[in-house]
Amino acid sequence: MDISSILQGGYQHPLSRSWQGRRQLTKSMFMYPIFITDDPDASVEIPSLPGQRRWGVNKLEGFLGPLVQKGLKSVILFGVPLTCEKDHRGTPADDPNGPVIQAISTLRRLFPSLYIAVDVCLCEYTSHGHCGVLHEDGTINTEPSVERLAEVAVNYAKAGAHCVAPSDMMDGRVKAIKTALIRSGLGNKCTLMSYAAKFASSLYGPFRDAAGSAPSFGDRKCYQLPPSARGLARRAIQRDTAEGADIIMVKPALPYLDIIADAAQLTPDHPIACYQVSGEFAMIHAGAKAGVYVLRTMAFESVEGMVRAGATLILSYFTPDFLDWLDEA
Ligand SMILES: NCc1[nH]cc(CCC(=O)O)c1CC(=O)O
Ligand SMILES: [Zn+2]
Ligand SMILES: [Zn+2]
Repeated sequence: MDISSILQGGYQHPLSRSWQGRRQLTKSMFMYPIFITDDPDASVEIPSLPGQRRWGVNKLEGFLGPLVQKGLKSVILFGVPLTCEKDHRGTPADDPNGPVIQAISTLRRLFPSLYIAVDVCLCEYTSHGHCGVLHEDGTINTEPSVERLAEVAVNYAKAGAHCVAPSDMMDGRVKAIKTALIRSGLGNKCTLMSYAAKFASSLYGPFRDAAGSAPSFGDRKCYQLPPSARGLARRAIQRDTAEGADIIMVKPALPYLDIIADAAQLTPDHPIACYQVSGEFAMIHAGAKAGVYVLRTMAFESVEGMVRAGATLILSYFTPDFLDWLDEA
């Protein structure tokens, strides 16, 4: 089966069907990022992300049950391995006993209606903390990187992920992942959401704290986009669509509303996601604390801007708040 033949991966689930065309703010537009660690009983505060924690698999029921009751429709999982042995190829990423694979099957069992997306990247699992496999000189080795990422994505899909979301920014990984999903018979069962336009941003700091994924040397500027590079972002959006992405994402969100609008114009027939990243969330909290604005009002203004620019799906740490706020609104 050819990449251009596959449409069903993008609407295999009632929720992914709802993302195929809708504009006003609803609960189903929010996807909640969650950090899963390998101590099954963990519930540990993340100081730089107000209200967010690292969770162990045994705590997921108590943590998410009340949110699902309030209308939580989807989550995106990030693994935070603290005790395992990291290596050059990120072996723990798809360890069947590791936190992510365990969380996928636990959540599928506990919450049959919850849509489970999983971040696909190697930085949380490599000894060097970069998002791909490296050459001896520390530069990215693209071929083995995309091979490994595709293998990890297929293992998440096999474990029951409704959606895999590569955030690594290696060239060619969307095509490699889509092809591998098709070969495994999962092409029409799993959505591929590409972090297509992901910029090298200062706004990832709290996340790197939370996930322990800061690179041990250098930075990510050779694979994440330069903040001023609108042209590269447009090319990446078009490339990833051609390579088989079902959903296009822009990240961060607020400083890149023009890119969201570009995505909506370039690929009007795809759902457009944006990620209100850890630094955006922390910044809105800090501003509210300093008396610059009221938290809730600013949070609404930020996501309304994203929807106005063309986003149909928002990844946000404010998701639990919006489940309350949208009831009150
Ligand atoms: N591939 C790693 C990854 N996946 C999601 C985020 C950021 C999310 C956030 O800041 O909330 C990052 C950070 C990075 O690229 O260093
Ligand atoms: Zn990464
Ligand atoms: Zn990632």
